[in-house]
Amino acid sequence: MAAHLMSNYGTPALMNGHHSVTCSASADALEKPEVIQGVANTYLMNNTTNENELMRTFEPGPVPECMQIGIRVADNTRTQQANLHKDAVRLRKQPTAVSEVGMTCEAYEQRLGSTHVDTPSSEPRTPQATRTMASDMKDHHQGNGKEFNGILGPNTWESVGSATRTLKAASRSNGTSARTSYPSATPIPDQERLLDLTAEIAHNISQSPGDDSSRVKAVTAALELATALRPPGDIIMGWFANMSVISAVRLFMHWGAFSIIPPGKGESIPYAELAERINADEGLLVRVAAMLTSSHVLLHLPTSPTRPAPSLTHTPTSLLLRPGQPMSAMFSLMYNNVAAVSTILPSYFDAYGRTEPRGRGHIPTSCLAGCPEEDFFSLLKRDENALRDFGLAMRMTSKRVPVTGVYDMSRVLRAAAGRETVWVDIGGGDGHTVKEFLTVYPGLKPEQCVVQDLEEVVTAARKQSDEALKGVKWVGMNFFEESPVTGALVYYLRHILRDYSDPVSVTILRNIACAMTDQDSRVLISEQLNPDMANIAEPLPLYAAFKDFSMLSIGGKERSLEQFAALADAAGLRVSGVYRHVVTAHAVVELALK
Ligand SMILES: C[S@@+](CC[C@H](N)C(=O)[O-])C[C@H]1O[C@@H](n2cnc3c(N)ncnc32)[C@H](O)[C@@H]1O
Repeated sequence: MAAHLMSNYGTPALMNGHHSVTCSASADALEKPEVIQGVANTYLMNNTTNENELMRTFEPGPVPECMQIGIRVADNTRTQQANLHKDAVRLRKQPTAVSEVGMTCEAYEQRLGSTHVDTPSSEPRTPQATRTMASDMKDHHQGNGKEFNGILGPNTWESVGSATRTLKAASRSNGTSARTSYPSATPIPDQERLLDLTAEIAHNISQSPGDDSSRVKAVTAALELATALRPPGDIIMGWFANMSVISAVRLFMHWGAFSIIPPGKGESIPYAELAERINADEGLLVRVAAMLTSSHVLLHLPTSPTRPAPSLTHTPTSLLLRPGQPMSAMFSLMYNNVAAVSTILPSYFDAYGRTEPRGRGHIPTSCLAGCPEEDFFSLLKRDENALRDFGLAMRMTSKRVPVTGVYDMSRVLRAAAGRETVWVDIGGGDGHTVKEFLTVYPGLKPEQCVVQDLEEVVTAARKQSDEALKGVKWVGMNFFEESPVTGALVYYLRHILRDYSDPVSVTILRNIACAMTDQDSRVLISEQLNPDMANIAEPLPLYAAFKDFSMLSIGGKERSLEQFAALADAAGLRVSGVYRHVVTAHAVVELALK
């Protein structure tokens, strides 16, 4: 099996885990479409990091033998290179299809009507044209944001196995069948809508240049306009362009080209010089760079009176792809876990059956790495650099998903007095979430808090000796085994269950349930809460769907309340409360002993 599925793409890794940005959960924190859409903001925030902190990019495996032969016989004459260069320059002058990477978080923000607090205004934003993911989901689970409202039941979902939800046949036709039609020819866009969108774009562009909200509105309308104007074939062609952009970015990262192009304003590098510095033929470099300039990742500068040779310069987008940038680390994670994994997904499901991964091992990522038995974190642990890169990428994503301000802590704080162990953060990493709880809620004492994680993670975290965490207990453990701390008031799981399949998640919850000694004790699952697919009329926004799909590679999934409730039930627990964030789709699902 391993040999069958193995492919050489380097150490896989996955995006996950975020924190920060708070906004009080109001009683009316709704699971509106906008709320789910807001989660998209989490991932593509353009944080930067210390430039000196070089990030290792994931190395591909050795060149397959057949390709090595190709390399030996290749005849890269200067003439060929010159022709390629000429072709590339000529092609660059022609209008090119704009890349259509479909991720505009900003559109979500706008729809949320939120003024985003975490993006520093100096941060560059990609100018890239993208496809809108905006769609209005109608989630019927608009509770009051606090109480679990008893929506579960045989009428709304079916249980398959311990915790799998399938759509009811009736629900499948809910909304989607009426909505979906497949045009056989170029659709004729609604003229009136197109003109409205055009006016909306013009209006928003005419607003003050510093007005982020208008900019986002203009982008949202422009995306809708572009989608409406494109014939279906063009949409598919756009995917091909995207694939090539991704390949070209990967090559430039691997060659170290993004860090060689000077980052200063007005600075550039001639193609010939860059080719020499990365030890590549200029003809090859020109072709790869053409993909990046066509998609506005880099900027091509032609020869001019002050510039003796055609050159390349950075854009705000390419600056984020330099080594050490969190977005660059995130690119590697996504490349390894979405792009690279996609090459084995068909054979993976042929080999294992067309079913969700069920275990910790035998997941697409571990099969790709040639170690099918391993789980994602054990693969990550093998490679210190990969582990560090994972942390770097997580730092970026952690800015937009709230830690505090979602769950109502008043009951915990009341019950905390006199209790030895109040807060156990399971898989708490370096303790950053405990730190935030301690800062925001002084009633919580460090001595009452425990951070649990894998032995090596705890050892590394202890070394950081963060003053704010003084007094906190650190416990190395394995959440697949009996919990080492019993009788705590709260067992906190932030971004843990999403990494695992239903049966594996049930094991984690069951181990916690065994450690809960009284009825006051609670499990808090702090994660994205998806709407129940059986009850929404529109598809998930593209970003939310993509997040869940990318978790498939490591055997994890994003879940709805119904799915969490099914997990809880299988573990001897029940949902006792749901606390939704007002801006994002993040929530805290509270569980108690049955
Ligand atoms: C996605 S991170 C979440 C970290 C943190 N809770 C947060 O929200 O930022 C998952 C965490 O689970 C830890 N972990 C993975 N497998 C574990 C295991 N078997 N036992 C304990 N911790 C584990 C990882 O080391 C990592 O810190």
